[in-house]
Amino acid sequence: MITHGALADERADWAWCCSRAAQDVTSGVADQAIVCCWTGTGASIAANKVPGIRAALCVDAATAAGARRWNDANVLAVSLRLTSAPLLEEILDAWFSGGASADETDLANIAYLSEIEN
Ligand SMILES: O=C(CO)[C@H](O)[C@H](O)COP(=O)(O)O
Repeated sequence: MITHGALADERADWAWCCSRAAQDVTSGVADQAIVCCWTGTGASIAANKVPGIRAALCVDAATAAGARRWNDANVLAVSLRLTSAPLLEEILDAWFSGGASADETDLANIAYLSEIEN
């Protein structure tokens, strides 16, 4: 596990630490990243600024499962304000047990994101 921000010797503001975690994913040193801030908004925006990142702000397990399945999300964004410890456990279980859909339409959506990003 690679840590950033307050858990590492680097700038802890959300724009810096969340984009750095996302860069770990696109550089290949991490498979996925989990980012957070008080609302979760800045964390997801910062991660999504990194090309190749599909960050999903997940407030419950169903959203996390959908993010993995339909969005092939590679960054989980969490709101510290909204997420209790038991809820986080549910979200993480759904996130780590999920996987991307092989459905043609779902794949086309993901491919289109790459297309419009460049
Ligand atoms: O939710 C956030 C950004 O989307 C931040 O957590 C919020 O701006 C507060 O920042 P800080 O914790 O550095 O005072």
